Amino acid sequence: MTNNIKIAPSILSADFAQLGAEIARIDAAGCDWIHIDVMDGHFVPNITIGPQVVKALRPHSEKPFDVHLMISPVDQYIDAFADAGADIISFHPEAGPHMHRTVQSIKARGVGAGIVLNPATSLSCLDHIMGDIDLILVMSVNPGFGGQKFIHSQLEKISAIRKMIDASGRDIRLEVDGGIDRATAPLAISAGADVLVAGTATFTGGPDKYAENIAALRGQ
Ligand SMILES: O=C(CO)[C@@H](O)[C@H](O)COP(=O)(O)O
Ligand SMILES: [Fe+2]
Repeated sequence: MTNNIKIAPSILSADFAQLGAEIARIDAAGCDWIHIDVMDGHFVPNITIGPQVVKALRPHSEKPFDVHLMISPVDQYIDAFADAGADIISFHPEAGPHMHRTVQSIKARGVGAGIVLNPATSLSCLDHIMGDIDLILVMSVNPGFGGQKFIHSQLEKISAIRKMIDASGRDIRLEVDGGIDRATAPLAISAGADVLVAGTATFTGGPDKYAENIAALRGQ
């Protein structure tokens, strides 16, 4: 039996020389979503992939593409990522001046909209947007790189957001991203997370281990 926890491997830790095959492998290994980290070398100190690569990857899995934008500005790229096949697009409030407008642009494309909170970002930015969003993503590392250590102070933030979501009565997913492994996954779940992003912990050990790694993160 599966629980309600969704596992979203971050392809940042996949073999970039064979990304399509890697996506097919994590799909077959039982992941729920596919987390795609988009970095621009400006909002964060790393550069990854753009909408053309997302489009090329789309035929390799039918599972939801969970696109995490670490770019600034954001608005002029929403259509390109929606066209490329994103199912959820999340962005950081610090990346642009009009958070509500960006959410509306994402929703207008029939795509789920998510807000990403950096470790030091205040919860107050969620106050007037809870009625419009589908997902809140808590960064448990500073954005930019895979393989960093989980920042434990974020557990308190996850618990506070869980209360806000339950009080809202809306169906908002609470995702945690960064340093999730077999030790930290249960902590994030206990605090109220229901989607776990995991790059290093999914891809460690090579393709033969993907299914075991994903099941372990789910707590099975
Ligand atoms: O958004 C990011 C980093 O900015 C993440 O999605 C990481 O790629 C997760 O990697 P691990 O910490 O699981 O290795
Ligand atoms: Fe991410």
